[in-house]
Amino acid sequence: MNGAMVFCGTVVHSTKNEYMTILEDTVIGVHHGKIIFIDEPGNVRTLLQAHNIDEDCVKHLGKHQFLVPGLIDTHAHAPQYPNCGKGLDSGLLEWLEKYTFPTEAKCQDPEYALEMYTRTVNCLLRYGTTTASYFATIHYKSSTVLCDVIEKMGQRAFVGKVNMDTNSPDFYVEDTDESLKETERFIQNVIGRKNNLLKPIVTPRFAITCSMKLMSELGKISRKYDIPIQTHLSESLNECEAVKKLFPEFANYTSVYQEAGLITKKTILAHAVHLSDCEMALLKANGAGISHCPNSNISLRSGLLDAQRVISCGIKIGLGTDISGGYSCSMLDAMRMALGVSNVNSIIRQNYQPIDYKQAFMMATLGGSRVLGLEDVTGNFEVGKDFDALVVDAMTESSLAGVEDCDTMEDIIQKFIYLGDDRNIIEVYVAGRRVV
Ligand SMILES: O=c1[nH]c(=O)c2nc[nH]c2[nH]1
Ligand SMILES: [Zn+2]
Repeated sequence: MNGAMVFCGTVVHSTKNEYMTILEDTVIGVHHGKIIFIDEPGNVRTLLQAHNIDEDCVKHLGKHQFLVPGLIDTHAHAPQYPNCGKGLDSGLLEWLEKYTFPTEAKCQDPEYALEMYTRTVNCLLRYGTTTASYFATIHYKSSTVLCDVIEKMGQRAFVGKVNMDTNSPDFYVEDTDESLKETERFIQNVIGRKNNLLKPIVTPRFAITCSMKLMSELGKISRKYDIPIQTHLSESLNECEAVKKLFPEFANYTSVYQEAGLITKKTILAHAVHLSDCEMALLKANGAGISHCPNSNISLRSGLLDAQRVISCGIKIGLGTDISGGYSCSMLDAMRMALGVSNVNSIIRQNYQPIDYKQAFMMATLGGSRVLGLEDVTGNFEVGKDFDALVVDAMTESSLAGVEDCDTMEDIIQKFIYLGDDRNIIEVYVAGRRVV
């Protein structure tokens, strides 16, 4: 069998029933980018024979190495990459005006976009993000450039041309009809590429910068092409106040989007920090998912999401870096920050059970795939799914404090989540193709 790969060693992933399962002696076979078998090592020879795979295709992982599913960033602003780690001196709305809109506006120049997007996607891949849901900018051409870069580098992604037709600066705003026309043109461009890894996504920025007409027409476009939707919801209290003033006829923020047909089972809502029970019920009833972006919520001082509440309501939840509201493009950082936010919740609330590192891991992998509607394709290791995976080595030089003889595999994985960095991620695969 040409082009097959077989990995033998420790495999760590989330399943339907467990936030984290550690399979210490496992064999995973991959062919044409898909997982064709998962079994115990005693059966390697039989498996190789049954699948007509040469012995040379077998790769034995070392004692401190293990496979994890590719990490899934459910919310990232690719054009904000140059702003990562600076300009976090104000709250959301001021930050958008002062730093974010001017930075995104630079993508009017596709050549600038090409160079900047190349660095962005490269950074995410190095950190093990095999799937990302990206906001691009309002510009058609540069949004297609982001797609070119992603295709070339082999990442799995959703890409959305951003829509904004009101309450935006003169240098970064669209006419409503033009915005809709360019959105359809962009969607057709992406669909026309016939790349299974790359999908368009409808991307109204948020209720403050989108008229009801624009949002409603975008809802129709998402139904016409049967594609997902991403936007921001209830991130900061100032933002919620502004939405209340702009849309006084609605009971709450979520209802504004619902009226526009934007709350569906294919909708990814970033943040959703300040939701009432009634809004949570709306999300649950419609099957929409939440992208929890803890670094951004802390850095912009937006609020503390109660991730346990989301999980116990049965609402899909994944993690997002939200670069550059979040300053790090690493999903390891997103896991740590989610743990930190949950710990703070447990300090300020009575009888609150914070999430643990296994739940954070689930949110960064299988949870993310559910939020993006990709759970049949990626997120964990199951026969028939694509092989999106990282080979992690806990013993390479990195900020990881080293592994002691007494450390169990569970300890090592925990250390990787809390202390690991890109130097520990020694191989990255998307649909079986090695991309790092
Ligand atoms: O974190 C955020 N980043 C953004 O770019 C944005 N736009 C609207 N709301 C937003 N929140
Ligand atoms: Zn965002």
